Amino acid sequence: MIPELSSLSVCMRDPQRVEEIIKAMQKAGTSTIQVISDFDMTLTRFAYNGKRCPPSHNILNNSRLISEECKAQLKDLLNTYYPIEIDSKWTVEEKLPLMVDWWTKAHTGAAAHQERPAAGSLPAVFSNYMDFDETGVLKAFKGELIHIYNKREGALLNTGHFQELKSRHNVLLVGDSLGDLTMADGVHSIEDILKIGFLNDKVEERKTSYLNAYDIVLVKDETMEVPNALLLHLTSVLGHCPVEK
Ligand SMILES: Nc1ccn([C@@H]2O[C@H](COP(=O)(O)O)[C@@H](O)[C@H]2O)c(=O)n1
Repeated sequence: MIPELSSLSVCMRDPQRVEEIIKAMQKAGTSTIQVISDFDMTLTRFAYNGKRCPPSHNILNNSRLISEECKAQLKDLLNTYYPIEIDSKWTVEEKLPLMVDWWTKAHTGAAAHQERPAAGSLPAVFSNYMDFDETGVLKAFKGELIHIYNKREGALLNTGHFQELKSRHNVLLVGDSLGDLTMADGVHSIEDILKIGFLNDKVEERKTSYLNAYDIVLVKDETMEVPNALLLHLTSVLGHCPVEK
């Protein structure tokens, strides 16, 4: 058994199906597995000791490189658009143009208001890329805009990367929004996929849709204990251990 799957934060619509996927992935072996993970509120925490942690864009809010005006603007944008992002009464189609507006305004604002040179960019593999001038000042964001609902396009733009991983046809996908479910769309002939979703906010309102979409839902679980335990289990050569719930 994987003890972490008995944790109170773990919810599964179909534990037996989860067990079957895990068995099949473990049998196929470590060399067939790839992990595809979102960054904000997935690899990073949504909250710590009850206090909301900033997503990457709002890290700028704690930076001395950005003007107070820009910080206020980023905060306003978050207060305006985040409630829409997590409102289950809106459809993805209705939210999508507003999410594009949010990301675009934040990127334009950050580039227009940077006061001093910055040392680097936000860490990510497929991400929004910043373009700095020769003195290190952010000029603009470049390349295709990646936002919460176009991860599929992001994945498909990076087919070269997935080509390199073409023998890894079993996927452990980790995300925190329903938009993250399309992150594996560029993977060649997926055999099995185990989807783990962090449900951080508006839990009661969104639980059913998360349970229908993700195999394992981690409710207000601010740790990587479950994904790490699963990965360890999937890549262990010690033989199969059944999942219990
Ligand atoms: N200007 C912005 C844009 C997005 N956010 C938040 O960041 C999160 C990023 O989510 P990913 O799934 O793409 O990692 C998103 O959920 C927004 O809440 C922001 O704060 N400011």
